[in-house]
Amino acid sequence: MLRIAVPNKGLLSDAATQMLAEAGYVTRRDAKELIVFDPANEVEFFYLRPRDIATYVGSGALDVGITGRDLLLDSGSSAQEIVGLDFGESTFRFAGPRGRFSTHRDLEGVRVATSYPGLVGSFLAAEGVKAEIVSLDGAVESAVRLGVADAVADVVSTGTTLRQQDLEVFGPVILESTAVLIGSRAELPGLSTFQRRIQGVLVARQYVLMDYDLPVELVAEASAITPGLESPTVSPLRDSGWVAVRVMVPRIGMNTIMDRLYELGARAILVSSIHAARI
Ligand SMILES: Nc1ncnc2c1ncn2[C@@H]1O[C@H](COP(=O)(O)OP(=O)(O)OP(=O)(O)O)[C@@H](O)[C@H]1O
Ligand SMILES: O=P(O)(O)OC[C@H]1O[C@H](OP(=O)(O)OP(=O)(O)O)[C@H](O)[C@@H]1O
Ligand SMILES: [Mg+2]
Repeated sequence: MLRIAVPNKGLLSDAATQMLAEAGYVTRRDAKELIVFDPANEVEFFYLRPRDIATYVGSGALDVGITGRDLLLDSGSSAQEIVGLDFGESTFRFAGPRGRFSTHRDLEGVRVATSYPGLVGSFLAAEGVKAEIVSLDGAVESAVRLGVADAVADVVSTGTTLRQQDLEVFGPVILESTAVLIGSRAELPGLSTFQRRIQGVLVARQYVLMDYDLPVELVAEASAITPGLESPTVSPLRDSGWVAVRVMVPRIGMNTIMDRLYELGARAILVSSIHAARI
């Protein structure tokens, strides 16, 4: 029985639950449910705070989990990233009053507020910058105005929160984060099936199925435009001068691919969504 940690609240929670549902697993019926048993798939889901998930997985109490890369690194847990999940993207940055700081080296000797003290501490240590870290639970952007810190280090998404507090980012990007699947031990019963299912959801979201008809002499040129994952399926049509091609293409850029195929001579170019996949 694979034991899986899932965010119970916050930004990653809905997207993680949605991904599990698309992978064919039982998900919780209401937000108060903390443990969900899925006997048919031989997995058990533990809905936990995203910040705690790396700790549970790193300690071996749970086998795998979904959390943010920033939360994993901040925790100092020994859990390892298995695969990025394409949601919960954010950037982790330093910010301070306009014009006050230009590089992270200017943080020497000043107070930096953050709710990610592990992540910020190891970044500054690696850079040889000695700053005082002020550890807060959230809303860290207010720390400068309220005088408990000179700068902040926090998740930046749209930048609205920083602008509202008259703060600007400075210094290097500390981390590009995304939701990740994490694990501790390499070989576990059921882990490869779970990973394949998650991978299947990612593929179904990232790729579409493209069908088109093509004069037979253009197959090589069209295959260069749509090489597919292994190789395109090319089937004969009743008119022997034409073939039908079926191939997976990345969802992003599919319209450019359709334009190029049409210009090459392909016709009846159709795109369909993939509902599920095992690659
Ligand atoms: N706009 C955003 N604000 C905060 N976190 C974000 C944002 N976009 C993506 N994330 C990611 O979501 C994760 C944080 O989720 P979490 O639920 O802990 O945050 P939260 O909503 O701030 O929760 P809380 O404030 O209750 O601690 C991190 O991995 C973070 O990178
Ligand atoms: O760049 P933005 O789009 O403005 O988003 C970033 C802000 O959103 C998050 O705060 P959240 O709402 O999670 O509150 P918190 O600070 O209490 O965690 C994050 O901690 C930043 O404060
Ligand atoms: Mg937050």
